[in-house]
Amino acid sequence: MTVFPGDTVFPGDTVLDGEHLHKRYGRLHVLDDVGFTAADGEAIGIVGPNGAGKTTLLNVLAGSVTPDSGTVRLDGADVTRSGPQIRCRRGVGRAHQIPRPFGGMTVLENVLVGATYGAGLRHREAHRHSIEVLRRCELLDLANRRADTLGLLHRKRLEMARAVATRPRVLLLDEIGAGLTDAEAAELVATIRELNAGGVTVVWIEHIVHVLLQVVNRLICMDAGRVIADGEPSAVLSDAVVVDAYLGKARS
Ligand SMILES: Nc1ncnc2c1ncn2[C@@H]1O[C@H](COP(=O)(O)OP(=O)(O)OP(=O)(O)O)[C@@H](O)[C@H]1O
Repeated sequence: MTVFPGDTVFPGDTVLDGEHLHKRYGRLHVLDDVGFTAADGEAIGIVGPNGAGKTTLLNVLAGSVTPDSGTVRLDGADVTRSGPQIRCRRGVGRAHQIPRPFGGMTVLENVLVGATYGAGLRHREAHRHSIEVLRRCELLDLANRRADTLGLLHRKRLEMARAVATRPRVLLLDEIGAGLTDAEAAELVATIRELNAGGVTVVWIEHIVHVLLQVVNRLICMDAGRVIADGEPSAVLSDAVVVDAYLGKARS
């Protein structure tokens, strides 16, 4: 199934899924038969110890890494071999763990790139949309600042704003809260909740579990390239296998 603008997508439909995903780097089996399903409107957290394969899974879902085998589907259509630009145009936005703004461009210009090349908007429409994204991501006051002069919170906000500007139906977030104070993380939480309430499916890797739990209604725990638990957050966090593999080593 391909979803076109104007099509009706019902909450609960599978929007992004992966099946039997494998990825090796040399002898390291980073994804070992991983399955993943995100339904429209869900907010899913991904946790797990360092090196569990979380970012690699996000890369495979975003299209920046091709799995050795397995299938990724967007709205039921096979996109396994489609690159990130194509997936972005079809509704998959992604914010990286280490923000990657165009440093020499202003905050507004950075967001305009997402609006133009990701969402496919032109001229005034791209500008109007970018201003709305900056407002939503609380960056409007900094619209004319060069991106390379921003502090960590604002760089993280800009990383997210650039993804939001592409008009994603699925937003993939990688440790967007890392390095922030609790108060700063709380501001990000408010923005992500608002996006999710507006219908954006959120998939969020985060080590700061208490922050993650303010947003997600489902939690996936990975360890050594496998999904070891997937379900309601409190059930996952009290799962003995998860406690053994992750929570003893969690950073917060
Ligand atoms: N391009 C690559 N080449 C070689 N090894 C890689 C590559 N990308 C990831 N790895 C390795 O794969 C393993 C999983 O990495 P990944 O970043 O997916 O884990 P993670 O669960 O996101 O970890 P963290 O919580 O530390 O970010 C790690 O051992 C990492 O060093």
